[in-house]
Amino acid sequence: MKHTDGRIVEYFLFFLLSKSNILSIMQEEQFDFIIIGTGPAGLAAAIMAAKSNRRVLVLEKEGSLGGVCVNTGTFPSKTLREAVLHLTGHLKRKVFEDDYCSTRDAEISMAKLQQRLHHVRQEEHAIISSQLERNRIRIIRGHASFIDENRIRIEQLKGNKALEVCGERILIATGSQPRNPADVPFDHRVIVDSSSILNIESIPKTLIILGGGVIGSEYATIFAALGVKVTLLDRGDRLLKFLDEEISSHLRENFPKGNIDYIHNCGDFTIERTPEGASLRLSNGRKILADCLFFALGREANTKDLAIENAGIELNSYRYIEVNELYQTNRSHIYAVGDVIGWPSLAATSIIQGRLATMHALKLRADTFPKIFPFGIYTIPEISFIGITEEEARQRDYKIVIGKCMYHELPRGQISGENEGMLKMIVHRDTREILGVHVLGGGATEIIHIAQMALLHNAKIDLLIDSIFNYPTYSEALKIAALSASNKIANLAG
Ligand SMILES: Cc1cc2nc3c(=O)[nH]c(=O)nc-3n(C[C@H](O)[C@H](O)[C@H](O)COP(=O)(O)OP(=O)(O)OC[C@H]3O[C@@H](n4cnc5c(N)ncnc54)[C@H](O)[C@@H]3O)c2cc1C
Ligand SMILES: NC(=O)c1ccc[n+]([C@@H]2O[C@H](COP(=O)([O-])OP(=O)(O)OC[C@H]3O[C@@H](n4cnc5c(N)ncnc54)[C@H](O)[C@@H]3O)[C@@H](O)[C@H]2O)c1
Repeated sequence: MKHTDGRIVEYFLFFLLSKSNILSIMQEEQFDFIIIGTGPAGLAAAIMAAKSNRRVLVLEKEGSLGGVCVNTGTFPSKTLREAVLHLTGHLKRKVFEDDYCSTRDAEISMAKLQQRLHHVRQEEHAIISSQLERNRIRIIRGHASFIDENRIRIEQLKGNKALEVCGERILIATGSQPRNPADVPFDHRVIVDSSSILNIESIPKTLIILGGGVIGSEYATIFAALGVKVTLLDRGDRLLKFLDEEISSHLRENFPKGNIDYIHNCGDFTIERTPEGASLRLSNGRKILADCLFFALGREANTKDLAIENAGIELNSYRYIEVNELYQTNRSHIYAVGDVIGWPSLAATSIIQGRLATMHALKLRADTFPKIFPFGIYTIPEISFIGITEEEARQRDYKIVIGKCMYHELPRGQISGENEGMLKMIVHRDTREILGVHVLGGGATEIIHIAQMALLHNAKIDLLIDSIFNYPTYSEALKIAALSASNKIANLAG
């Protein structure tokens, strides 16, 4: 009797299992292109793919669309910067001395700044949703992981049942997150990273920032403009070491309100949470105390929870996805773009990578990443550059002259009260070709695009000298620097 009962149960289980298998196979949907992630890389890819009338599916694990760019990185940090400049009148102090600031500083609170962040994020979320809708792009909210090299499992949000989907081509655009080493006592209130800094309850009086990379430097200047005493530490020997050296030291000399104590070659450190805030002990015995500590030492790729091994995709030693110049992984139908593949890890470059990978995947075009592109660093003052630095040119033994324009000599700089800026142009002495342009100051991240067009077309300084620029503008700094380079070439010729 027992034996017969067991067989009945077995048959029943078999029936159930095979039925659920049939169901899941029937439910598994087929797509031409599946995109994982809705950061700038994933969104650019999705729109591109939808325009070519393919069956596109986008997967996103977070409740909010837009990735780090919209939610915790680019948008919030740049919104915070603009709000702080607006509320403190930091740049206007050169026009009205300190009057403007002293009356306004008292009104600023973290809550007020967070309100602005919330508003800008919400507006961007609405724009993204409407773009996806207009382009009839299907989106499923849930955590994606690979079952094999074509099938993806989606753990849906809000307890909805898991789904399986199948893609002929797949794009991984899962981005990155702040590195949180286990020996740092993060509580995300006092000891924070680039995401949790946005949620702190009040503006600290003192702030330690560990890491003089782009994130550390941008936030150091934003908080310094707010009147916070910032200690910025880096293990390197100079701030933002990829910058032209003169621009980097010009930034240091113009730190807002002299509120940043920059410590280079900081060596090893230990971090502790104290009853009053945070403490940082350096290996030379120095102890620094502050209300808040911001750990800004790099990011890591979001590759951990993708079950990437099921698709057989290779990672490099830093756990970023390895791709070729067409953004194909070692599985040629699976592409990866944006922060998940590492340098340069910018919203700007992620967008174009998303488009390029999609065009190749959908057999539209096979273009590669542009040879030159600008960097924009939103410190106060802002910085931007394209092409080679003076140091690089000298290392390569190029015959160069340096053309310069100081903002205090520039009509627009004088009128705007923004006179700490400079533009520096690296020019080949014999060919008069522009090899690099480096700008610190008002409009830097905008005017660099004129230089970009010039470099893309191997232009000589004469293009800038002979063109008429609006007057007074920051862009005119390009023309003045070109004239200064031309004068130096003439002097050398004798
Ligand atoms: C503080 C800060 C400031 C910055 N400022 C600038 C700037 O001024 N200019 C600039 O060009 N760049 C800036 N960046 C860099 C820029 O934000 C990133 O390079 C860009 O967001 C990367 O885009 P992405 O699409 O690769 O990834 P992300 O924007 O990180 O988006 C990835 C998306 O994938 C989703 N995802 C991850 N895993 C899964 C999964 N398993 N299933 C489903 N979905 C998943 C995530 O939820 C996320 O929505 C800044 C970054 C930071 C942190
Ligand atoms: N404006 C922009 O385009 C912008 C703004 C913010 C972030 N981003 C992107 O985000 C990425 C991450 O930025 P990030 O600032 O976190 O990283 P990063 O790699 O740029 O900087 C990390 C810094 O920490 C320092 N460092 C590393 N280990 C250290 C240690 N043990 N002790 C002391 N210092 C140490 C490094 O010397 C470096 O200067 C950047 O690569 C950038 O692409 C871009």
